[in-house]
Amino acid sequence: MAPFDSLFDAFHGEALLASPALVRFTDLLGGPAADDALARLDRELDWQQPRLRLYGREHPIPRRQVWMGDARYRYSGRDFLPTPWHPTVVAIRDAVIRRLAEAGQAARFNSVLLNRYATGQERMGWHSDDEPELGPAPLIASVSLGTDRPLRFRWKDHRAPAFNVDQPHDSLLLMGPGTQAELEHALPARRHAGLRISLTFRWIPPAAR
Ligand SMILES: O=C(O)CCC(=O)C(=O)O
Ligand SMILES: [Fe+2]
Repeated sequence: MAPFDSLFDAFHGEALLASPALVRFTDLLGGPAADDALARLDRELDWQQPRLRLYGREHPIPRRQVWMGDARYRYSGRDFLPTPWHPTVVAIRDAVIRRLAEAGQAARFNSVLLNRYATGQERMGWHSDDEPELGPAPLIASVSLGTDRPLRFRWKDHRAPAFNVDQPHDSLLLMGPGTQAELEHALPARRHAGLRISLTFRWIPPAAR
């Protein structure tokens, strides 16, 4: 996979960070298709709320999720068996691959975590997607549908202040190689927020499965 060697221009996405590359693309699917994808995923997926162990106690995660794709996945110390690909998710995956190809970035994805936030109280805590099975410098593509909820980033070495990235309906945020090693991200609670679904596409090398 070719590394990012230059910033994208406006047509190719909006560069939020140069190194590591953090790039946002808008209008991924196009109005009605994005609205339809949100409604279908909300309705047709079997959304799960697993309990995870944190500091010795079990809590249900404060959102719902579905693991999908070809690769078994380990997350917060638990093994997840993926759900088979849903046609809407395949269409979104292929739109991501097309958009990245237009921007000069070859990418492939065999696994996706879908997150569903019903209200502003539902959220995701600070983490990096740095599980060993993702490899040393993963490229993660995150698609947002529904309410715009900012993703908050902070540098692990505190070299610069934390910052928010808006994630409008039908946008794609590309977290390039190095993002997981150098930064953490979180989806903080918001006082007022409606339904949001995100899809974070990943590649898990077959050797790790
Ligand atoms: O919902 C979001 O925007 C964040 C999702 C995320 O960080 C993840 O799936 O690892
Ligand atoms: Fe993440």
